[in-house]
Amino acid sequence: MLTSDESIASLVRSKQYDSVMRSVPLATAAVVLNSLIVGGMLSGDLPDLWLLCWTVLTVTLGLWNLQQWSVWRRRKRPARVSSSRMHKLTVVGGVWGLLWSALPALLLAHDADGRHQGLLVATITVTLGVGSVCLGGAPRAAYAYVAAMSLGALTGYVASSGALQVLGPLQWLLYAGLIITAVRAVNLNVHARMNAEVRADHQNQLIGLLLRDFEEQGSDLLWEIDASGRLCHVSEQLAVSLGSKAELLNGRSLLAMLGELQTDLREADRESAHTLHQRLTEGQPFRDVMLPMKVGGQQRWWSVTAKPVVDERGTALGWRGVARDVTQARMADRRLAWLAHYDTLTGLTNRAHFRVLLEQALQNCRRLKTAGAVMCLDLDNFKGVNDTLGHPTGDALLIEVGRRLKEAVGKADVVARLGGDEFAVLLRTTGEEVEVSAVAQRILDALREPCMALGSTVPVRTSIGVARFPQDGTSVDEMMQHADLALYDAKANATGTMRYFVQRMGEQVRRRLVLERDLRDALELNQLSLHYQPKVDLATWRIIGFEALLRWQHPQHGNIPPSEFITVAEECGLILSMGAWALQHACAEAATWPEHLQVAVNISPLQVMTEDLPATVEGALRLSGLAPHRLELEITESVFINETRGTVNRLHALRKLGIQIALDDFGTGYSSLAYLRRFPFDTLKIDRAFVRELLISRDARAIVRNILALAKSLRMATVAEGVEEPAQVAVLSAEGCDIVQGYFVARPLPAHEVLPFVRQFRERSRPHMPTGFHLGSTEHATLAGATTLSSVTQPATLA
Ligand SMILES: Nc1nc2c(ncn2[C@@H]2O[C@@H]3COP(=O)(O)O[C@H]4[C@@H](O)[C@H](n5cnc6c(=O)[nH]c(N)nc65)O[C@@H]4COP(=O)(O)O[C@H]3[C@H]2O)c(=O)[nH]1
Repeated sequence: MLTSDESIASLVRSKQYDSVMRSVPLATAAVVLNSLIVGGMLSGDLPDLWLLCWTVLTVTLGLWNLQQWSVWRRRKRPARVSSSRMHKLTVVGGVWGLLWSALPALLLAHDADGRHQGLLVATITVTLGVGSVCLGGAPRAAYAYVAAMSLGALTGYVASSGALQVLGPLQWLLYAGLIITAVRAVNLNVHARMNAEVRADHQNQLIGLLLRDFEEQGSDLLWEIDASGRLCHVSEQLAVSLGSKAELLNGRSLLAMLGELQTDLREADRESAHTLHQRLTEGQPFRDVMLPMKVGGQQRWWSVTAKPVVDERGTALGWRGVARDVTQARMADRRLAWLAHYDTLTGLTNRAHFRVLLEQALQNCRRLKTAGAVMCLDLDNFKGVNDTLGHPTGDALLIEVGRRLKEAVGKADVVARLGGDEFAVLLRTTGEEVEVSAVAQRILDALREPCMALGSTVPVRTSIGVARFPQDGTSVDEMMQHADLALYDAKANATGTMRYFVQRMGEQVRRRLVLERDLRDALELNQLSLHYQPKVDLATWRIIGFEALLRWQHPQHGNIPPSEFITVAEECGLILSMGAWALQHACAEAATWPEHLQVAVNISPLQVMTEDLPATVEGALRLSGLAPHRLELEITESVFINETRGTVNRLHALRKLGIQIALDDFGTGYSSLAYLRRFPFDTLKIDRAFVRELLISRDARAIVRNILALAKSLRMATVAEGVEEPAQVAVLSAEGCDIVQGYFVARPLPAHEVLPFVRQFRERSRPHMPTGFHLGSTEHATLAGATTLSSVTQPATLA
């Protein structure tokens, strides 16, 4: 690569050398001819030998020059010419000058009669001019030539006589001076131009190398089209990037080629080719025009920048530009934009984008008087699924739910995942109750079937809260809040239902939110306690144990019933710590009771789903020292709704510890009989709803009878809950129930009243059981001689 001034000088010398060599054939021919003419004319006036030698020398030098010329022509021109070669040229110039200077030097002194003066002066003057012109490209050679010739001419003029002796040198000096000045001036010019050319060449090479290097190293590609839009100077890099070869691309129309690369693109993407066409037509420089194309079946994105190339008169010569493959950056941008709008797990609209869409829908509603609705829903059992089956299954469930939701709504509607297990639907085309309800029903139907998530069959339970616009709200926050309130309401009533927002919901939900907040502190602030309700054996009328029931004494709201706060605790996951607390306290309390008394503790389905339940129970027993057979765990049928192999295994593990397991609220749930077969419960608790109806409904009595028979055949003990009247005791006893529990015996007692109650109870005799009980035709119970305790206070006083 050319880098130094010396390199540039050598290129300049090369151009000088070339300019001299180009004139060699003509100049040699002229000189040889000249020397032959002069030789012929002077023959006889000069010694023959001298003349012969001069002519031979001149012709030989001419021939040698020709030979040098032919070598120069045949050889590939040397890019660089050394200064020694230029010296050689100077010497040759000097030798030519000396040869020609010999003529005047010798002849003018000997030409006494002046016969040849005219010819001689004309010849040497012309030869001076011609030689200088031929050597002019290499000024030093020209100077050497002029100097050598001047030596001979001046010597000759001085040795001559007459006017020539004075005027000859003057004339010669004038000519020589003129020639030197002209050669110098021309040469300075030429030299400057050559220098500029060489430097420009040098720079072009350098730029070329840099650009090639730039193309090879970086991601930028250089491209060029001519005035007719055809690609020229296509680099390998550019060709490879276009999936072709440079020789195939050179001369092809850029736009036609892009058209081919864009045929497989979407209409919107193809528009950019049109933009490029427009920019090229406008003739204005442009920057970063985005150009999609498909190369080798892969979507690529190029950012194209270019400016027109014009000549000095402003005529368009074409375009030159840079293209950069920005596919990666574009993909990353798209991904970022996607992430900003969609949920990565389900691919549904995310919360932020949902709010934007809702805002647009509300604006349309105001402008175009349209209507719509927002639905909020979440999965009741999602936390349990995550805790028991693991997060991957939870994720698979969310994906499946998202898919079903999309299927259930219309094309114009938006389904979003707001986070966790919260979903929302935006109906943009209707707010009509009939249509909204139909969509909600389709959603509930779609989610009714259990989902297959990573091999597990997971039942889905959801409720829907709906707020409609314009009537239920005008802002995004208001709409979302109202749909949420409706959802709370739906969940509080029954799972699998939908509720429309109505104004009263606000107050209820606010209370619920306050409860949730305060419940988090309740344990630490010692606001929770356990009350104990006795269970009595019907055969012996002895207390066999107590059921532990949670109580919450709220500082502002007073006594809050478990029916209200247990659901809240389950929803926010607090039930796990509260349940563990209840277990430890109940065990510790029961350990202070007489040995024959059991304690029953309610266990939430969420607790049963957690793997560490057996460890928690074992810990409570160990800490309290309570014998395992004195502990009974009451679980409800809902445990089996999300049943997994783990659930049943856990129950078996608990039984292995020696603990009793009771099935609570039997008869109120789903397919109760199936559950009984799945796990061998020790005790079956008949829900108080049946006991309440016992005296007034034949059906209830028939159900109770069947439950008791079933339990007997499965060798389970039976407990009837909510027994309030002696007549109920009589019937239950007659039907073969083992144990009763209810206000008839006692309301749940604070811990410190348990032992006094037990002592007092022992002293009491079995109550008088009414006889002759039968159901009247109106199904209202009549009980001959029965003491009906309709408003029982504790403890029940029996005659
Ligand atoms: N009308 C009427 N009611 C009677 C009668 N006898 C007892 N009861 C009430 O019936 C409920 C029996 O408890 P449950 O069915 O396990 O139902 C319980 C249980 O499901 C849940 N619960 C209470 N404590 C706990 C606990 O520590 N853990 C869990 N997970 N749940 C609990 O809260 C529910 C309600 O508890 P409580 O309000 O204490 O209500 C208790 C009790 O006070 C009666 O003769 N008539």
